[in-house]
Amino acid sequence: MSKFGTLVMGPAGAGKSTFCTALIQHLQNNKRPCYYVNLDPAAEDFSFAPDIDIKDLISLSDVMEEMGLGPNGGLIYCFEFLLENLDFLTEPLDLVTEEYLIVFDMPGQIELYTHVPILPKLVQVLMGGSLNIRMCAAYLLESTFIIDRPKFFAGTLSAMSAMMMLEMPHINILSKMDLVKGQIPRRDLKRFIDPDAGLIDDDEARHVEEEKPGTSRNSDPAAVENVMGGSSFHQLNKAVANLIDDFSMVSFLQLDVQSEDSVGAVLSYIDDAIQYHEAQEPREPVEDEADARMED
Ligand SMILES: Nc1nc2c(ncn2[C@@H]2O[C@H](COP(=O)(O)OP(=O)(O)OP(=O)(O)O)[C@@H](O)[C@H]2O)c(=O)[nH]1
Ligand SMILES: [Mg+2]
Repeated sequence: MSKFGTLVMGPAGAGKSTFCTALIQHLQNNKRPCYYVNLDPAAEDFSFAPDIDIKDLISLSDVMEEMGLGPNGGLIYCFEFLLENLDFLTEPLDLVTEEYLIVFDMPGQIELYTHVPILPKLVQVLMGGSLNIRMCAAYLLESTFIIDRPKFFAGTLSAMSAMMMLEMPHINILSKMDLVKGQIPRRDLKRFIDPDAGLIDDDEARHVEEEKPGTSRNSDPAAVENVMGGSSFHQLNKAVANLIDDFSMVSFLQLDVQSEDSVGAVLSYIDDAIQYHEAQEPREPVEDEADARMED
């Protein structure tokens, strides 16, 4: 028997928990069972009560208080503790059947997705061994990042970092599309959906136009010697953007959580990546109440 799940990841405040709520609601509306796992040891309020909540094992506030750690060190401690107590996760998940989509809501600390090898270990446990969950990572990046192009490419790099570290089916999502729709022409938006390195050149041209004499970031010669600035930054940004563009490594789906269609479209990519529908047994139609009455 297979199991199916999605790991909802991304930077702090990207809209992960809101997406999980919208996804669960959408699954319920479509009569699909869902199993909700909260792995954020700092999360407090939930629209749907989690079936598994890491806070029942360990909470970030307790760790910070008792161990004297800060929020980031505390989070790493919580995940190390989870890895030492995997039964907490594996025992209930073992009972979940193949009709369910298991939704994992992750914390937003970026170090989890960049350089700490905790997530790959967790993913190995979930996808391998007896659990054998078919998983798709859903990496959210806030769409407002597109206003600041170097920041957008930096965010795209963080998505790539997660992709490379986890080596699992992966979709990238631009969340909170309601905040940018109407603010940016559709043609321009396309250049962010499939990131186009030319965005950096256009951005540089815009900066040059806006920069008034004497206000240049390079106008202080001492600063130029010590700090990387102006054209050096541009070259670096351009090289990174070209790398992403040339290898077509990242593209984004658009998400507007208020729209049922938008959530449904993202879900269809997740289903496709984990081959959810292929594994489902044909279901008998539920007996119509009216038919049942007629037979009486
Ligand atoms: N306008 C708009 N706001 C959103 C959307 N999704 C989330 N938000 C808001 O963004 C904030 C953060 O949303 P969360 O869902 O808590 O984000 P998160 O990624 O789970 O945050 P952390 O778990 O703290 O990393 C909240 O104030 C949400 O109301 C969206 O699609 N549109
Ligand atoms: Mg959250």
